[in-house]
Amino acid sequence: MTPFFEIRNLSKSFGGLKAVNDLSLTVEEGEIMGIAGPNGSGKSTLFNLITKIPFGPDSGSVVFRGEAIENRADKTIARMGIVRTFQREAVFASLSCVDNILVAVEQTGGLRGAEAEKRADEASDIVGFPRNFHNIPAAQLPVFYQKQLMITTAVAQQPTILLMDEPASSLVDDEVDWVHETIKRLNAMGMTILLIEHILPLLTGVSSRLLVLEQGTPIALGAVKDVIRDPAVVEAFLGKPQ
Ligand SMILES: Nc1ncnc2c1ncn2[C@@H]1O[C@H](COP(=O)(O)OP(=O)(O)OP(=O)(O)O)[C@@H](O)[C@H]1O
Repeated sequence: MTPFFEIRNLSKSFGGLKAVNDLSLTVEEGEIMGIAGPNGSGKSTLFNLITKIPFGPDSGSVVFRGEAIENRADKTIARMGIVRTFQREAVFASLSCVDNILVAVEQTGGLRGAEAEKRADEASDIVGFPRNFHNIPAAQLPVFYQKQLMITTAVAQQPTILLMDEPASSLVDDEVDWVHETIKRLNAMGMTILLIEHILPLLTGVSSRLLVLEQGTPIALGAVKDVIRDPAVVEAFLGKPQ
C-alpha cells in the first residue's frame, strides 16, 4: 500500500550548519505526531522544507500519497492539503481578521466573494474564533486570538495534514488547555497533525507518537511512553549526568 506521507533523506544546510540532516520519516494518516527537541534542533526548518514556506530542501524527497512534492510551489502544496501555522503570530497585521482568512482561502481554495466568506465563517466556527472579530485589524488582537486567527486561516484551507509550529507558545494555562482541546477536535475531524511544541505536557498529552530531533537528526521516534524514557532523549533535554 502507498504510504500516506513520507519524508526521505531530507537535508538542509545554512553555510556549514546542517539544520536538517538526512531525515527520513513516515507519518500515518490520522495520527498526531509530536515533534520535540532542544532549541535549534531543526523542528521549524523541517516544516519549512515540507511546505516550501519559505524554502525547500537541498536534497531528499517529501512524498504525499505517492506523489513527490518537494519540487512543487508552496501554494500548490497547500492546495494539495498540506498547510502550516507559524511559531510567531504570522498574521497580516494591517488587514482585518477576515481578510487574513480570505487571502489564504483565495490562494489555496481559489474561492472568491460569498463562497470565500462562507468558508471563512465555517472555519471560524470550527475553531471557535469569534466572528465578531472579523472586521478588527489583526494587529489589534491579543496574542491568544492572533493564534486562533492563524489556526482559523489554516483550517479554512481545509488541510489534510496540518503542521502546527508551537501553537501554545506565549499562552497561559486556560489558553494552553484550549490549544489541547482544539488539536484533539481537529484531529477527530480527520486532520493528520504534526505538532511542534515546547510545552511537554501538551505535546505528550495529545500526540500518538513522538519524534525527537537533535542537530537536525532524529534521536528517537515511537510511542510517547517509550520516547520520554529513552536515555538519549533525557540526555538531550537535561544534559549528560555529571
Ligand atoms: N534562514 C536561516 N538562515 C540561517 N540559519 C538558519 C535559518 N533558519 C534556521 N537556521 C538555523 O538552523 C538551525 C535550526 O533552526 P530551527 O529554527 O529549525 O530550530 P528549532 O528546532 O525550530 O528551534 P526552536 O525550538 O528554537 O524554534 C538553528 O541553528 C538556526 O539558527
